[in-house]
Amino acid sequence: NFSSKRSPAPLPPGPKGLPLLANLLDLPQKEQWRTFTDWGRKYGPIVHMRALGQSFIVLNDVHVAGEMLDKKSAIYSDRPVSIMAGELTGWNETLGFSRGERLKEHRKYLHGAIGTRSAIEKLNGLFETEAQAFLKRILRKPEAIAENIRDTAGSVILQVTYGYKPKEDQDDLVDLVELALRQFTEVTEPNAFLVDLIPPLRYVPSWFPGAGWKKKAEYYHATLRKMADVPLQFVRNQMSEGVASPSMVSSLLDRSNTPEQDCNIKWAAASMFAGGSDTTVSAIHTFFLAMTIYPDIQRKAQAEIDAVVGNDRLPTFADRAQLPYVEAIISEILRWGTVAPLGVPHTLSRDDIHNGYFIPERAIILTNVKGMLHDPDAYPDPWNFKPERFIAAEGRPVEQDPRSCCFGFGRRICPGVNLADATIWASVAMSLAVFDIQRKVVDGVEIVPEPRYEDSMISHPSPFDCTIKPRSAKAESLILRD
Ligand code: HEM
Repeated sequence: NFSSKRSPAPLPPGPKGLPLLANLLDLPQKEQWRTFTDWGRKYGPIVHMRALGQSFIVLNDVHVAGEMLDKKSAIYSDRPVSIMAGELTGWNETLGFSRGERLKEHRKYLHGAIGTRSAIEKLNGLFETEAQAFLKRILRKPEAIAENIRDTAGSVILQVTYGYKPKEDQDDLVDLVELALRQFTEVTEPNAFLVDLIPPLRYVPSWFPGAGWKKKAEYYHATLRKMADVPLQFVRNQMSEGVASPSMVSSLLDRSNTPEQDCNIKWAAASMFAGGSDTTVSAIHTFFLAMTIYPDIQRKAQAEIDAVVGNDRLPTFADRAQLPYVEAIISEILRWGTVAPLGVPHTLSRDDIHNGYFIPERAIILTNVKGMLHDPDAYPDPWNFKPERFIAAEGRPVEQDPRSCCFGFGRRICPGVNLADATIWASVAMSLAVFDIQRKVVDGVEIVPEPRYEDSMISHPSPFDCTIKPRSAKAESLILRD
């Protein structure tokens, strides 16, 4: 909180709202990015709003977001206090919520494991093997795309982090981490829990009538602790038997670690799955949606792969540089499908003045990433899936790489960018090489799915129908080859 006397400059413009509840009633409940885009048109790229004494800053322009969150990242990289998800459910322990020294320590561990090109290149074989396992899963159960994508992304992350290879059909650890993530999604829904708006409610005991949310928090906290403890114990057991596969955790666990370091390793590792599974899943799911809606784009990509790779083998990372159209499809997936429509909120650790506006300390900064990536000035015809945007052609500039905002900003930028990129590339290139993704036909009529997305922090395509078949008998034999 601050008084207007203290403000050395005016607050950015924004909706006025009612005097007593301030802007609480203006705070949209659904698809917030749409309202934020409207505010951007009305008030400009930096919008201020106040609800129950809390300042919110909404950024609608990628350049302005970069000027603030990247260039001044020393002050714009803190996270807002989160009571339900962070404090009561325990997610404060994970990297995404960490602050200060612990944040540095966590990021250092992830950087070592997945942050550099050489670390990722060492894992290329794993990505290729897992992508082929993905093809097998789809061949076996083409109707279960979402589940197959989820199993694949989960398997990649658990192997990289813990050297743990999940069992094919049902795996207790995968079930556990996915349960924790579903609970996380629930507690981070916009305004899901009143306690985040009225913090003193946190002191209400859980037996108190109406305090069911508190029991829920205790139960979810227990799930989260298990999600961090169980795989760590797995690695310790493997190490003591001398059979541990190389992984982020096995390379960090060391007898000379302090208990605090061990605790940081445990939570940094748990953050890998938390940050990396749902996001990658959404992007790969968008690929199947886009290919169902846009068959011509699919054929063009397949022609590129056939010309470079031929039909006698699957594509590998060694082919990547020769496949620019596939590359453009990946950029377009990240733009059109916007995995995290509002990114992850930042807050600033001290007052700032930006472009003549006062930005108060602890204001919650929301980046309207979906709006930025569908701005018709930056991306003409923004709702159409057009990989060509990212390919140089005469008379038309290449449009801005969506990675300028879709992985976040400044010191908080996604530490999993390279892992995400490799997992998505392998799934996309290999699927295009061997499958035709087609529209479902009902009574002789092709059903074209609507590109609709679920409304949550990590946004997934809503369920849609498609048919997936091997392109040829030869393609099928490539999928099944050991
Ligand atoms: C398409 C895939 C992905 C997208 C779109 C994505 C996007 C993001 C975004 C927007 C943020 C917030 C950045 C900010 O606050 O400015 C973030 C943070 C994070 N991501 Fe990703 N991510 C993806 C994949 C991954 C993967 C594969 C991993 C790890 C294995 C990962 C781990 C994390 C972690 C741990 C954070 C928290 C960082 C922090 O708070 O300092 N992400 N990601």
